[in-house]
Amino acid sequence: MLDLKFIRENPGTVKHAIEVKGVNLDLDELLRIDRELVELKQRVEALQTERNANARQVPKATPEERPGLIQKGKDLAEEIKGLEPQLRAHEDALRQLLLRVPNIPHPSVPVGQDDSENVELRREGQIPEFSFPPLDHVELLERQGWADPERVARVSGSRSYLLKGDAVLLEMAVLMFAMDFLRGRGLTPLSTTALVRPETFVGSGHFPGGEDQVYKIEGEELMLAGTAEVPVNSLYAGEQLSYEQLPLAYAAISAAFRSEAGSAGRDVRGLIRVHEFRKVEQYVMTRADEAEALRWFGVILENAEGLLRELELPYRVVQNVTGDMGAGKVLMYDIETWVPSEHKYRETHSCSYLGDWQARRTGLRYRDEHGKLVYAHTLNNTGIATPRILVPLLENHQQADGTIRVPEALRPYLGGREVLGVPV
Ligand SMILES: Nc1ncnc2c1ncn2[C@@H]1O[C@H](COS(=O)(=O)NC(=O)[C@@H](N)CO)[C@@H](O)[C@H]1O
Repeated sequence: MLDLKFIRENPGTVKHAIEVKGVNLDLDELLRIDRELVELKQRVEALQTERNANARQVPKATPEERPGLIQKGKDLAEEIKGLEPQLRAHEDALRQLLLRVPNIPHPSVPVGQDDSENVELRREGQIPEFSFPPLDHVELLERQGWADPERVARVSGSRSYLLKGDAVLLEMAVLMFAMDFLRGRGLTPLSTTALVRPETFVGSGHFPGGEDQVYKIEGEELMLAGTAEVPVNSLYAGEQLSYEQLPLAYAAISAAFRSEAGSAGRDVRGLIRVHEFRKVEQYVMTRADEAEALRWFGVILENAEGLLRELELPYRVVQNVTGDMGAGKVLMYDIETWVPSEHKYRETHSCSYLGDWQARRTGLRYRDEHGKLVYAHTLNNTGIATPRILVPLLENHQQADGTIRVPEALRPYLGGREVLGVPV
Protein backbone atom coordinates (compact mmCIF):
# COMPACT_ATOMS: atom_id res chain seq x y z
CA MET A 1 0.00 0.00 0.00
CA LEU A 2 1.26 3.51 -0.74
CA ASP A 3 0.80 6.60 1.42
CA LEU A 4 -2.45 8.32 0.31
CA LYS A 5 -0.65 11.67 0.57
CA PHE A 6 1.98 10.40 -1.89
CA ILE A 7 -0.76 9.22 -4.29
CA ARG A 8 -2.55 12.60 -4.13
CA GLU A 9 0.69 14.47 -4.80
CA ASN A 10 2.08 12.11 -7.47
CA PRO A 11 -0.85 10.74 -9.52
CA GLY A 12 1.29 10.65 -12.66
CA THR A 13 4.00 8.51 -11.03
CA VAL A 14 1.39 6.13 -9.63
CA LYS A 15 -0.46 5.91 -12.97
CA HIS A 16 2.84 5.06 -14.66
CA ALA A 17 3.45 2.24 -12.18
CA ILE A 18 -0.10 0.95 -12.75
CA GLU A 19 0.51 0.95 -16.49
CA VAL A 20 3.98 -0.65 -16.59
CA LYS A 21 3.01 -3.32 -14.03
CA GLY A 22 -0.19 -4.10 -15.90
CA VAL A 23 -2.32 -3.54 -12.80
CA ASN A 24 -6.07 -3.32 -13.37
CA LEU A 25 -6.88 -0.15 -11.40
CA ASP A 26 -8.51 3.20 -12.26
CA LEU A 27 -6.60 5.73 -10.16
CA ASP A 28 -9.05 8.52 -11.11
CA GLU A 29 -11.84 6.55 -9.44
CA LEU A 30 -9.71 6.21 -6.29
CA LEU A 31 -8.97 9.95 -6.30
CA ARG A 32 -12.67 10.77 -6.83
CA ILE A 33 -13.71 8.60 -3.87
CA ASP A 34 -10.93 10.15 -1.81
CA ARG A 35 -12.19 13.69 -2.60
CA GLU A 36 -15.82 12.76 -1.84
CA LEU A 37 -14.72 11.21 1.46
CA VAL A 38 -12.81 14.37 2.42
CA GLU A 39 -15.92 16.45 1.65
CA LEU A 40 -18.15 14.07 3.64
CA LYS A 41 -15.81 14.28 6.64
CA GLN A 42 -15.79 18.09 6.39
CA ARG A 43 -19.60 18.15 6.35
CA VAL A 44 -19.80 15.89 9.38
CA GLU A 45 -17.26 18.03 11.24
CA ALA A 46 -19.17 21.22 10.38
CA LEU A 47 -22.42 19.66 11.62
CA GLN A 48 -20.72 18.48 14.82
CA THR A 49 -19.29 21.97 15.41
CA GLU A 50 -22.74 23.47 14.86
CA ARG A 51 -24.33 20.87 17.14
CA ASN A 52 -21.78 21.54 19.90
CA ALA A 53 -22.28 25.31 19.58
CA ASN A 54 -26.05 24.78 19.67
CA ALA A 55 -25.79 22.54 22.75
CA ARG A 56 -23.80 25.27 24.58
CA GLN A 57 -26.77 27.68 23.96
CA VAL A 58 -29.32 25.45 25.70
CA PRO A 59 -28.37 26.19 29.35
CA LYS A 60 -28.31 29.95 28.63
CA ALA A 61 -31.59 29.94 26.67
CA THR A 62 -34.90 31.32 27.89
CA PRO A 63 -37.75 28.80 28.44
CA GLU A 64 -39.30 29.99 25.17
CA GLU A 65 -36.06 29.43 23.15
CA ARG A 66 -35.12 26.10 24.76
CA PRO A 67 -37.49 23.66 22.90
CA GLY A 68 -36.40 25.04 19.54
CA LEU A 69 -32.71 24.66 20.43
CA ILE A 70 -33.22 21.12 21.69
CA GLN A 71 -35.09 20.22 18.49
CA LYS A 72 -32.31 21.77 16.42
CA GLY A 73 -29.81 19.61 18.32
CA LYS A 74 -31.86 16.51 17.53
CA ASP A 75 -32.15 17.47 13.83
CA LEU A 76 -28.38 17.98 13.61
CA ALA A 77 -27.75 14.63 15.32
CA GLU A 78 -30.10 12.98 12.82
CA GLU A 79 -28.32 14.59 9.88
CA ILE A 80 -24.93 13.45 11.18
CA LYS A 81 -26.25 9.91 11.70
CA GLY A 82 -27.67 9.97 8.18
CA LEU A 83 -24.21 10.58 6.74
CA GLU A 84 -22.59 7.63 8.63
CA PRO A 85 -23.44 4.86 6.08
CA GLN A 86 -22.15 6.96 3.17
CA LEU A 87 -18.98 7.72 5.15
CA ARG A 88 -18.46 4.01 5.94
CA ALA A 89 -19.07 2.96 2.33
CA HIS A 90 -16.57 5.52 1.03
CA GLU A 91 -13.95 4.46 3.60
CA ASP A 92 -14.33 0.78 2.64
CA ALA A 93 -14.26 1.51 -1.10
CA LEU A 94 -11.16 3.66 -0.69
CA ARG A 95 -9.37 1.01 1.37
CA GLN A 96 -10.16 -1.71 -1.19
CA LEU A 97 -8.74 0.46 -3.97
CA LEU A 98 -5.68 1.50 -1.93
CA LEU A 99 -4.81 -2.19 -1.43
CA ARG A 100 -4.57 -2.53 -5.23
CA VAL A 101 -2.25 0.41 -5.80
CA PRO A 102 1.12 -1.00 -6.93
CA ASN A 103 4.47 0.05 -5.53
CA ILE A 104 6.69 2.34 -7.61
CA PRO A 105 9.39 0.30 -9.40
CA HIS A 106 13.03 1.25 -8.80
CA PRO A 107 14.40 3.39 -11.69
CA SER A 108 16.70 0.49 -12.66
CA VAL A 109 13.76 -1.81 -13.45
CA PRO A 110 13.33 -2.41 -17.19
CA VAL A 111 9.79 -1.90 -18.50
CA GLY A 112 8.42 -5.15 -19.94
CA GLN A 113 5.35 -7.32 -20.23
CA ASP A 114 6.37 -10.72 -18.83
CA ASP A 115 9.21 -13.01 -17.75
CA SER A 116 10.33 -13.57 -21.35
CA GLU A 117 11.72 -10.04 -21.21
CA ASN A 118 13.58 -10.43 -17.91
CA VAL A 119 17.14 -9.19 -18.29
CA GLU A 120 20.06 -11.57 -17.67
CA LEU A 121 22.56 -9.85 -15.37
CA ARG A 122 25.20 -12.59 -15.10
CA ARG A 123 25.90 -16.34 -15.26
CA GLU A 124 27.85 -18.23 -12.64
CA GLY A 125 29.28 -21.76 -12.56
CA GLN A 126 30.23 -24.23 -15.27
CA ILE A 127 27.48 -25.95 -17.27
CA PRO A 128 28.39 -29.67 -17.12
CA GLU A 129 29.59 -31.55 -20.18
CA PHE A 130 28.45 -35.17 -19.90
CA SER A 131 30.49 -37.99 -21.47
CA PHE A 132 27.26 -40.03 -21.50
CA PRO A 133 23.62 -39.30 -22.41
CA PRO A 134 22.34 -37.58 -19.24
CA LEU A 135 19.00 -38.59 -17.74
CA ASP A 136 16.32 -36.21 -16.51
CA HIS A 137 15.42 -36.14 -12.81
CA VAL A 138 12.34 -38.32 -13.24
CA GLU A 139 14.38 -41.09 -14.82
CA LEU A 140 17.17 -40.74 -12.26
CA LEU A 141 14.65 -41.09 -9.41
CA GLU A 142 12.95 -43.97 -11.16
CA ARG A 143 16.17 -45.95 -11.72
CA GLN A 144 17.19 -45.62 -8.10
CA GLY A 145 13.71 -46.53 -6.83
CA TRP A 146 13.57 -43.13 -5.14
CA ALA A 147 10.08 -42.21 -6.32
CA ASP A 148 6.65 -43.75 -6.82
CA PRO A 149 4.69 -41.29 -8.96
CA GLU A 150 1.85 -43.67 -9.81
CA ARG A 151 1.03 -44.59 -6.22
CA VAL A 152 1.34 -41.06 -4.87
CA ALA A 153 -0.91 -39.83 -7.70
CA ARG A 154 -3.55 -42.29 -6.47
CA VAL A 155 -3.26 -40.79 -3.00
CA SER A 156 -2.72 -37.14 -3.81
CA GLY A 157 -3.62 -36.56 -7.45
CA SER A 158 -1.50 -34.49 -9.85
CA ARG A 159 1.39 -32.22 -8.84
CA SER A 160 2.11 -34.43 -5.84
CA TYR A 161 5.41 -36.12 -5.02
CA LEU A 162 6.85 -38.86 -2.89
CA LEU A 163 10.54 -39.49 -2.30
CA LYS A 164 12.01 -42.80 -1.10
CA GLY A 165 15.33 -43.94 0.28
CA ASP A 166 18.37 -41.69 -0.11
CA ALA A 167 16.40 -39.05 -2.02
CA VAL A 168 14.63 -38.35 1.27
CA LEU A 169 17.96 -37.93 3.05
CA LEU A 170 19.13 -35.68 0.22
CA GLU A 171 16.03 -33.45 0.52
CA MET A 172 16.49 -33.16 4.28
CA ALA A 173 20.24 -32.58 3.90
CA VAL A 174 19.65 -29.70 1.48
CA LEU A 175 17.14 -28.06 3.84
CA MET A 176 19.37 -28.53 6.90
CA PHE A 177 22.42 -27.26 5.01
CA ALA A 178 20.48 -24.19 3.86
CA MET A 179 19.34 -23.43 7.41
CA ASP A 180 22.87 -23.89 8.75
CA PHE A 181 24.35 -21.75 6.00
CA LEU A 182 21.87 -18.90 6.54
CA ARG A 183 22.32 -19.04 10.31
CA GLY A 184 26.02 -18.72 9.61
CA ARG A 185 25.20 -15.61 7.58
CA GLY A 186 23.45 -14.08 10.61
CA LEU A 187 19.81 -14.94 9.90
CA THR A 188 17.73 -16.18 12.84
CA PRO A 189 16.20 -19.60 12.17
CA LEU A 190 12.41 -19.88 12.37
CA SER A 191 10.14 -22.84 11.77
CA THR A 192 6.65 -21.64 10.90
CA THR A 193 3.28 -23.14 10.14
CA ALA A 194 1.62 -22.63 6.80
CA LEU A 195 -1.85 -22.36 8.40
CA VAL A 196 -2.51 -18.62 8.53
CA ARG A 197 -5.33 -16.08 8.84
CA PRO A 198 -6.67 -14.46 5.64
CA GLU A 199 -5.44 -10.98 6.64
CA THR A 200 -1.84 -12.20 6.52
CA PHE A 201 -2.24 -12.60 2.74
CA VAL A 202 -3.42 -8.98 2.57
CA GLY A 203 -0.36 -8.01 4.62
CA SER A 204 2.07 -9.72 2.27
CA GLY A 205 0.26 -8.40 -0.81
CA HIS A 206 -0.89 -11.77 -2.13
CA PHE A 207 -4.47 -10.55 -1.56
CA PRO A 208 -6.34 -9.00 -3.23
CA GLY A 209 -5.53 -10.75 -6.49
CA GLY A 210 -3.89 -14.04 -5.58
CA GLU A 211 -6.88 -15.70 -3.93
CA ASP A 212 -7.04 -18.47 -6.55
CA GLN A 213 -3.48 -19.61 -5.70
CA VAL A 214 -4.38 -20.34 -2.06
CA TYR A 215 -5.97 -23.47 -0.61
CA LYS A 216 -8.82 -22.64 1.77
CA ILE A 217 -10.09 -24.96 4.45
CA GLU A 218 -13.78 -25.78 4.63
CA GLY A 219 -15.43 -23.99 7.55
CA GLU A 220 -12.14 -22.54 8.80
CA GLU A 221 -10.87 -18.97 8.90
CA LEU A 222 -7.39 -20.37 8.29
CA MET A 223 -5.82 -20.88 4.84
CA LEU A 224 -2.61 -22.53 3.61
CA ALA A 225 0.28 -20.18 2.78
CA GLY A 226 2.40 -20.72 -0.35
CA THR A 227 5.49 -19.28 1.37
CA ALA A 228 6.71 -18.54 4.91
CA GLU A 229 6.89 -14.91 3.74
CA VAL A 230 3.16 -14.71 4.56
CA PRO A 231 3.27 -15.66 8.27
CA VAL A 232 6.66 -14.01 8.93
CA ASN A 233 5.54 -10.74 7.29
CA SER A 234 2.68 -10.56 9.80
CA LEU A 235 4.58 -11.71 12.90
CA TYR A 236 4.99 -8.10 14.07
CA ALA A 237 1.77 -6.77 12.54
CA GLY A 238 0.53 -3.62 14.31
CA GLU A 239 3.62 -3.39 16.52
CA GLN A 240 5.81 -0.35 17.18
CA LEU A 241 9.43 -1.48 17.29
CA SER A 242 12.40 0.63 18.31
CA TYR A 243 14.98 1.41 15.64
CA GLU A 244 17.59 -0.52 17.65
CA GLN A 245 15.54 -3.69 17.07
CA LEU A 246 16.00 -3.38 13.31
CA PRO A 247 17.10 -5.01 11.06
CA LEU A 248 15.38 -8.31 11.80
CA ALA A 249 16.59 -11.09 9.50
CA TYR A 250 15.05 -14.55 9.49
CA ALA A 251 15.55 -17.91 7.78
CA ALA A 252 12.08 -19.45 8.06
CA ILE A 253 11.43 -23.06 7.15
CA SER A 254 7.88 -24.15 6.42
CA ALA A 255 5.70 -26.27 4.24
CA ALA A 256 4.25 -24.30 1.32
CA PHE A 257 1.01 -24.97 -0.52
CA ARG A 258 -0.03 -23.67 -3.92
CA SER A 259 -3.01 -24.49 -6.11
CA GLU A 260 -0.98 -23.53 -9.21
CA ALA A 261 -4.27 -22.37 -10.74
CA GLY A 262 -3.49 -21.11 -14.22
CA SER A 263 -0.41 -23.35 -14.62
CA ALA A 264 -2.33 -26.21 -16.23
CA GLY A 265 -0.10 -28.18 -18.57
CA ARG A 266 3.13 -26.55 -17.33
CA ASP A 267 5.76 -28.72 -15.63
CA VAL A 268 3.24 -31.50 -15.06
CA ARG A 269 5.99 -34.14 -14.87
CA GLY A 270 8.33 -34.46 -11.93
CA LEU A 271 9.28 -32.17 -9.08
CA ILE A 272 9.40 -28.65 -10.54
CA ARG A 273 5.82 -27.53 -9.83
CA VAL A 274 3.92 -29.35 -7.06
CA HIS A 275 1.04 -28.43 -4.76
CA GLU A 276 2.96 -28.90 -1.49
CA PHE A 277 6.65 -28.27 -1.01
CA ARG A 278 9.17 -27.15 1.60
CA LYS A 279 11.07 -23.90 1.62
CA VAL A 280 13.68 -22.11 3.73
CA GLU A 281 12.71 -18.45 3.26
CA GLN A 282 14.92 -15.42 3.86
CA TYR A 283 12.90 -12.53 5.31
CA VAL A 284 14.29 -9.13 6.39
CA MET A 285 12.74 -6.03 8.02
CA THR A 286 14.91 -2.91 7.87
CA ARG A 287 14.64 0.78 8.75
CA ALA A 288 13.01 3.05 6.17
CA ASP A 289 16.32 3.76 4.43
CA GLU A 290 16.48 2.71 0.78
CA ALA A 291 20.28 2.53 0.71
CA GLU A 292 20.34 0.18 3.73
CA ALA A 293 17.45 -1.88 2.33
CA LEU A 294 19.18 -2.22 -1.04
CA ARG A 295 22.32 -3.36 0.78
CA TRP A 296 20.20 -6.07 2.40
CA PHE A 297 18.83 -6.93 -1.05
CA GLY A 298 22.42 -7.66 -2.05
CA VAL A 299 22.97 -9.69 1.14
CA ILE A 300 19.99 -12.03 0.69
CA LEU A 301 20.77 -12.35 -3.02
CA GLU A 302 24.38 -13.28 -2.24
CA ASN A 303 23.18 -15.74 0.45
CA ALA A 304 21.17 -17.63 -2.17
CA GLU A 305 24.04 -17.49 -4.67
CA GLY A 306 26.42 -18.73 -1.99
CA LEU A 307 24.12 -21.69 -1.34
CA LEU A 308 24.05 -22.54 -5.05
CA ARG A 309 27.82 -22.26 -5.31
CA GLU A 310 28.19 -24.62 -2.32
CA LEU A 311 25.81 -27.03 -4.06
CA GLU A 312 28.06 -26.66 -7.13
CA LEU A 313 25.13 -25.69 -9.34
CA PRO A 314 25.46 -23.37 -12.37
CA TYR A 315 22.95 -20.54 -12.32
CA ARG A 316 22.18 -17.11 -13.68
CA VAL A 317 20.73 -13.97 -12.13
CA VAL A 318 18.01 -12.09 -14.02
CA GLN A 319 16.30 -8.79 -13.28
CA ASN A 320 12.52 -9.01 -13.49
CA VAL A 321 10.79 -6.50 -15.74
CA THR A 322 7.91 -4.36 -14.49
CA GLY A 323 5.27 -6.75 -15.87
CA ASP A 324 6.79 -9.75 -14.06
CA MET A 325 7.51 -8.34 -10.62
CA GLY A 326 4.07 -8.13 -9.03
CA ALA A 327 2.33 -5.12 -7.48
CA GLY A 328 4.33 -4.76 -4.27
CA LYS A 329 7.88 -4.92 -5.52
CA VAL A 330 10.32 -2.04 -5.90
CA LEU A 331 13.07 -4.33 -7.17
CA MET A 332 13.16 -8.05 -8.01
CA TYR A 333 15.80 -10.48 -9.25
CA ASP A 334 15.22 -14.16 -9.96
CA ILE A 335 17.95 -16.74 -9.72
CA GLU A 336 17.59 -19.49 -12.32
CA THR A 337 19.50 -22.74 -11.96
CA TRP A 338 20.69 -24.82 -14.90
CA VAL A 339 18.52 -27.89 -15.70
CA PRO A 340 20.48 -30.10 -18.14
CA SER A 341 17.46 -32.09 -19.39
CA GLU A 342 15.72 -28.88 -20.42
CA HIS A 343 18.93 -27.20 -21.67
CA LYS A 344 17.85 -24.07 -19.88
CA TYR A 345 17.92 -22.18 -16.62
CA ARG A 346 14.78 -22.59 -14.44
CA GLU A 347 13.73 -20.26 -11.65
CA THR A 348 14.73 -21.56 -8.20
CA HIS A 349 14.87 -18.29 -6.22
CA SER A 350 13.05 -14.97 -6.21
CA CYS A 351 14.61 -11.97 -4.44
CA SER A 352 12.42 -8.91 -3.73
CA TYR A 353 12.56 -5.48 -2.10
CA LEU A 354 9.16 -3.96 -1.28
CA GLY A 355 9.94 -0.65 0.46
CA ASP A 356 7.25 0.10 3.07
CA TRP A 357 4.45 -1.30 0.86
CA GLN A 358 4.01 -4.44 3.00
CA ALA A 359 4.62 -2.66 6.31
CA ARG A 360 1.77 -0.21 5.55
CA ARG A 361 -0.50 -3.22 5.06
CA THR A 362 0.51 -4.90 8.32
CA GLY A 363 0.98 -1.70 10.36
CA LEU A 364 4.63 -2.59 11.01
CA ARG A 365 6.29 0.58 12.36
CA TYR A 366 9.31 1.57 14.42
CA ARG A 367 10.29 4.70 16.38
CA ASP A 368 13.28 6.28 14.61
CA GLU A 369 16.20 8.10 16.27
CA HIS A 370 14.04 11.21 16.58
CA GLY A 371 11.13 9.33 18.14
CA LYS A 372 9.09 9.56 14.94
CA LEU A 373 6.91 6.57 14.01
CA VAL A 374 7.99 5.24 10.59
CA TYR A 375 6.94 2.21 8.53
CA ALA A 376 9.69 -0.39 8.17
CA HIS A 377 10.97 -1.70 4.83
CA THR A 378 10.76 -5.41 3.98
CA LEU A 379 12.59 -7.82 1.71
CA ASN A 380 12.46 -11.52 0.99
CA ASN A 381 14.32 -14.14 -1.02
CA THR A 382 14.19 -17.89 -1.34
CA GLY A 383 16.89 -19.68 0.60
CA ILE A 384 16.21 -23.14 -0.78
CA ALA A 385 12.97 -24.74 -1.95
CA THR A 386 12.64 -28.50 -2.28
CA PRO A 387 11.78 -30.55 -4.23
CA ARG A 388 12.40 -28.06 -7.07
CA ILE A 389 16.11 -27.67 -6.21
CA LEU A 390 16.48 -31.48 -6.39
CA VAL A 391 15.87 -31.25 -10.15
CA PRO A 392 19.13 -29.39 -10.95
CA LEU A 393 20.89 -31.11 -8.06
CA LEU A 394 20.21 -34.65 -9.34
CA GLU A 395 20.68 -33.81 -13.00
CA ASN A 396 23.88 -31.78 -12.75
CA HIS A 397 25.54 -34.25 -10.36
CA GLN A 398 24.48 -37.48 -12.05
CA GLN A 399 27.24 -39.91 -13.00
CA ALA A 400 27.46 -42.32 -15.96
CA ASP A 401 26.26 -45.23 -13.80
CA GLY A 402 23.16 -43.35 -12.66
CA THR A 403 24.49 -42.57 -9.19
CA ILE A 404 24.61 -39.01 -7.84
CA ARG A 405 27.83 -37.29 -6.72
CA VAL A 406 27.25 -35.50 -3.44
CA PRO A 407 28.61 -31.90 -3.42
CA GLU A 408 31.26 -31.47 -0.69
CA ALA A 409 29.07 -29.09 1.33
CA LEU A 410 26.31 -31.69 1.71
CA ARG A 411 28.50 -34.62 2.71
CA PRO A 412 28.49 -33.76 6.44
CA TYR A 413 24.68 -33.98 6.30
CA LEU A 414 24.76 -37.39 4.62
CA GLY A 415 27.08 -39.24 6.94
CA GLY A 416 30.10 -38.29 4.86
CA ARG A 417 28.86 -40.14 1.79
CA GLU A 418 30.31 -38.92 -1.52
CA VAL A 419 27.87 -40.79 -3.76
CA LEU A 420 24.18 -41.61 -3.44
CA GLY A 421 22.43 -44.48 -5.14
CA VAL A 422 23.70 -47.70 -6.70
CA PRO A 423 25.07 -48.21 -10.22
CA VAL A 424 22.06 -48.95 -12.47
N1 LIG B 1 4.51 -25.00 -7.13
C1 LIG B 1 5.79 -25.05 -6.74
N2 LIG B 1 6.41 -26.25 -6.63
C2 LIG B 1 7.71 -26.32 -6.23
N3 LIG B 1 8.46 -25.25 -5.92
C3 LIG B 1 7.87 -24.04 -6.02
C4 LIG B 1 6.53 -23.87 -6.43
N4 LIG B 1 6.24 -22.53 -6.42
C5 LIG B 1 7.37 -21.90 -6.03
N5 LIG B 1 8.34 -22.80 -5.78
C6 LIG B 1 9.71 -22.51 -5.32
O1 LIG B 1 9.64 -21.44 -4.38
C7 LIG B 1 10.47 -20.38 -4.84
C8 LIG B 1 9.91 -19.07 -4.36
O2 LIG B 1 8.60 -18.91 -4.86
S1 LIG B 1 8.20 -17.48 -5.36
O3 LIG B 1 6.80 -17.44 -5.44
O4 LIG B 1 8.95 -17.22 -6.55
N6 LIG B 1 8.72 -16.42 -4.27
C9 LIG B 1 8.40 -16.47 -2.98
O5 LIG B 1 7.62 -17.30 -2.52
C10 LIG B 1 9.12 -15.48 -2.09
N7 LIG B 1 8.56 -15.49 -0.77
C11 LIG B 1 10.61 -15.80 -2.07
O6 LIG B 1 10.82 -17.14 -1.71
C12 LIG B 1 10.48 -20.54 -6.35
O7 LIG B 1 11.59 -19.87 -6.92
C13 LIG B 1 10.59 -22.05 -6.48
O8 LIG B 1 11.92 -22.47 -6.23
